[in-house]
Amino acid sequence: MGKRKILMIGLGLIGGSLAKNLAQSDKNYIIGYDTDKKAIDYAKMNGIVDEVSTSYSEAIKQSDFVILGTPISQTIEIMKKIDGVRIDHNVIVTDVSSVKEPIMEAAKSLSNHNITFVGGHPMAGSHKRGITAAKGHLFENAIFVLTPLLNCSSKHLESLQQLLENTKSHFVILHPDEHDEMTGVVSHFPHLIASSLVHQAKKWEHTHAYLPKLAAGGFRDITRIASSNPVMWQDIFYHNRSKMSQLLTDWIAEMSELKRLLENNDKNRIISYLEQAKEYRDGLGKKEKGAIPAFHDLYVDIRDQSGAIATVVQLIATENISINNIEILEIRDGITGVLRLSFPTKDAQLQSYTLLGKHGYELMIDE
Ligand SMILES: NC(=O)C1=CN([C@@H]2O[C@H](COP(=O)(O)OP(=O)(O)OC[C@H]3O[C@@H](n4cnc5c(N)ncnc54)[C@H](O)[C@@H]3O)[C@@H](O)[C@H]2O)C=CC1
Ligand SMILES: O=C(O)C(=O)Cc1ccc(O)cc1
Repeated sequence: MGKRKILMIGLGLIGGSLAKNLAQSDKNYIIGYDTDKKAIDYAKMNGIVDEVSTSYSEAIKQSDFVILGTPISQTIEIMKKIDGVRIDHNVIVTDVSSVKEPIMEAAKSLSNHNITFVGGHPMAGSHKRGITAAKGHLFENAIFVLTPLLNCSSKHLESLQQLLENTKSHFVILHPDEHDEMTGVVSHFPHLIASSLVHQAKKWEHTHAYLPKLAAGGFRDITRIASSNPVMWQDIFYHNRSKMSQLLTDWIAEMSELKRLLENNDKNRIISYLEQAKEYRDGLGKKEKGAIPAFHDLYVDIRDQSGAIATVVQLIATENISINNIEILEIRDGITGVLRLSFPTKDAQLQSYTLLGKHGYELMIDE
């Protein structure tokens, strides 16, 4: 059997990561296209693509799959353009856009019978952009949403899932409207709030020059996502604008109510508001099969001295325990910092707890 020919249009953070992942299999032959010559050169030089193309309309004619790794607005334009290409065999086309309704509306208007469009959204990323930040393992354990059209055959859906199998992500099939509502709540809207919190702090810095020095772990945690790619997020907000607008209306109403509770010192209701939030937040990640993958975290107190993190990681590595994620929560000169280690299983978490405990580390498991 010949290789699967995949045309990757848009070789940025997400397209580049997918291409890197697909390039790991010798069943795949990848053709890359990007309007940015630097991205193309990088992909070719690093063996992320087998071939580069200067015309996606030509390249699609010899492809079995097309993956659109472009920003949402460009993806819609490219979908319209490839619709007009004369193709003599079936091509499965998918995308990676963070908003699905406008993409699936464009998909419904496709008239080319040789194109099967299945919407896609790998739900992992980073605050960086571009192919230089791409990672082949980016989607491991992440949710990969697929939004097929109602008339999509199971055969085509399965071939796409087979193609993406090596990403080791978990496929979830959703209706585009439901997808946009949920990602609106847990991804897009929080992004807007994170940016607005940063703006609030920035304004206060005019009168309190020392303020950034006080920006502790909490502020950093809640505003981490405000460091992401602004052009991409504007595109996401625009394409999910009706849901964003509704979420803003609800948020403003809730903030007004909170303001009232504060001004009236309604102690019990404020405690109960905070308690309910804590309970829900603590429960996130505990469900084995949810939209948010479960992680088993271990917090390790470390001293701010060179090599402290390496020693912890080295100890765990010698026992062959795998770690999903490592995050430094707080570290300042001469003051104890905290390392958050996330493990894929409860066993790995407990094994590491025992191991590091024996070496005298102060540890905490947050249940
Ligand atoms: N960054 C993230 O964390 C995530 C992003 N996404 C989605 O992935 C898509 C891409 O985002 P990133 O990879 O982060 O952006 P990026 O900026 O890293 O990559 C976009 C790439 O598309 C190329 N491009 C732009 N217009 C093009 C055109 N007309 N033809 C060909 N190539 C073109 C750019 O040159 C760039 O290489 C977006 O739709 C975004 O919603 C999905 C999941 C996570
Ligand atoms: O955790 C987040 O929200 C991220 O920053 C990564 C991200 C960004 C955009 C997506 O569509 C999906 C994931």
